Amino acid sequence: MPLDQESVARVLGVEVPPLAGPIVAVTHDSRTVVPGGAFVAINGFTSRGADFVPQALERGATLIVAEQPVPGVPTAVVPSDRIALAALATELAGHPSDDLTVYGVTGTNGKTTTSYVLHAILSAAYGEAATGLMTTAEVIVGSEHELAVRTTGEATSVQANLARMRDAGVQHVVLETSSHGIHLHRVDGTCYAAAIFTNLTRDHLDLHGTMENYYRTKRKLFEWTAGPKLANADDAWGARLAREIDGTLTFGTDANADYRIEHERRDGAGTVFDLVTPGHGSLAVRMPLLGGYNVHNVAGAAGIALEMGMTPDVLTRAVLEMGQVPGRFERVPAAFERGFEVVVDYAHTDVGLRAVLEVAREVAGDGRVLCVYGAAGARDRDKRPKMGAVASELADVAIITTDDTYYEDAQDIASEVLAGADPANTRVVPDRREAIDTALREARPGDVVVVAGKGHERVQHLASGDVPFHDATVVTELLAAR
Ligand SMILES: CC(=O)N[C@H]1[C@@H](OP(=O)(O)OP(=O)(O)OC[C@H]2O[C@@H](n3ccc(=O)[nH]c3=O)[C@H](O)[C@@H]2O)O[C@H](CO)[C@@H](O)[C@@H]1O[C@H](C)C(=O)N[C@@H](C)C(=O)N[C@H](CCC(=O)O)C(=O)O
Ligand SMILES: Nc1ncnc2c1ncn2[C@@H]1O[C@H](COP(=O)(O)OP(=O)(O)OP(=O)(O)O)[C@@H](O)[C@H]1O
Repeated sequence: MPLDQESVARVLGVEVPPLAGPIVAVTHDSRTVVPGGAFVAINGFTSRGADFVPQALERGATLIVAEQPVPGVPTAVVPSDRIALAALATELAGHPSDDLTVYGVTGTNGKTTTSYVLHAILSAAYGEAATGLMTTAEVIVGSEHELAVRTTGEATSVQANLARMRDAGVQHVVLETSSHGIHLHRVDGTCYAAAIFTNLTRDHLDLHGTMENYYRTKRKLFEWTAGPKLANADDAWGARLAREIDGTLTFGTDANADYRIEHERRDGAGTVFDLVTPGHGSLAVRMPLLGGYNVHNVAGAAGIALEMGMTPDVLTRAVLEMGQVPGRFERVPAAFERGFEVVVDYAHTDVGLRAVLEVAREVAGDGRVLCVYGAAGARDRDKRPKMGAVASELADVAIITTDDTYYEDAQDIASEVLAGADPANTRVVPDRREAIDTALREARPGDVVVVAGKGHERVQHLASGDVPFHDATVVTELLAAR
């Protein structure tokens, strides 16, 4: 809904220069300004949005919003550029979350998987057409799937997607909510009906500085959510969250958890466990996903679904019938006829890598685990040697390769990973396709090959530029070529 000067001033809470006409759109990126749109010049980590004001004006911006006046240009001066961006985006979209039931999922690991499980339960309860999902892997609106750009997009894309869902008749939305999303005000203006906290482990300290800050950022989601809230009791930060935020229930194996996981066991190609609930007795849950951590992901989603009024029958059926989560312990079918498993997984921290390799070990039984992995450039260097150590500890054959390097040198990153690894079972094969091929050639029946780090992603960000790369497709191509 276009905004006149008075509405813009009300939304921003500051004086607004005269406008040539109503504001029809808002963006933080000068390259996407449309005629009659507002440009919010953000003071970024690497560049200053103010430098792009000339381009924004050239493209037809009729309002400039910034934290400092832009010389020579009438500017709405706001206390926070990112808060202003979210406020305008929410108003222009017509506050879509007011008409939706939004489920927030946060935590360091397990957000995407938990979101997919919850989306499957919501689809079973209310129908596919009435459900939506925004995650790292995909945005789903009813039956339409598209690849996602970010875990939690900018406020403009969060609000636009919510509005698109509302307009398409969606009523229930799962919104994966990253700490970046919270810290950088990408989800301001979003009204959450329920929330899940999976866990908190070391990550993103380049943004948050300390674990305490990281935790407090995630806690905001629970502070905002009036409805049911569920935290992982087996995680010290989750237990603290439950103590600190009134009305928060817990899930986990902990004896005091409100939704208690019991008798977890492997069953054929999947996992079975009992979920002891406060209101529905003990439910036998059977799921196609493998791994103890996925039991937690399913328990969190199931608990919140029950709290939100869904029935045990619907949820147990939905979990039983759910498909693979893209890039999360995703089994590549092309490997089945060779007698070994190839698993593509998004694990890109030492904690994630440990989790996936422990499951791989269990699946391999007497077979071996071969792991192809690497660390991303331009972020959290401390985790590199830790990833090396984990891979050497849990894999029989570890192959360090290139992940997204961004501006860094691939060899330098590999050396830092190798510094924590055991050279006896580790080698470096910088080219990612060649590294995967090496593992596939060495795999024998009964083995499990884990290709970790990029999961669902379809692009490799290298210093020389972006190149298309999708691990599952590459595995399939390499196997077909043999
Ligand atoms: C570290 C981080 O989050 N960075 C975000 C930050 O970038 P920045 O401050 O460096 O932006 P900048 O490059 O300095 O540019 C400043 C401003 O100038 C604008 N600009 C720039 C160029 C131009 O030609 N015209 C123009 O207007 C930019 O749009 C921006 O608004 O602000 C930008 C605009 O809001 C974001 O796009 C950008 O996300 C980058 C792309 C990113 O990679 N973020 C990742 C780390 C992230 O958010 N990840 C989390 C998931 C984490 C997880 O759970 O694993 C996520 O939710 O996806
Ligand atoms: N509950 C969990 N606890 C620990 N590790 C997990 C858990 N769930 C998943 N993992 C591991 O972390 C990886 C990422 O899982 P998932 O994508 O579900 O988490 P995420 O929080 O969405 O991560 P990201 O924000 O980086 O996408 C998985 O591939 C697995 O290796």
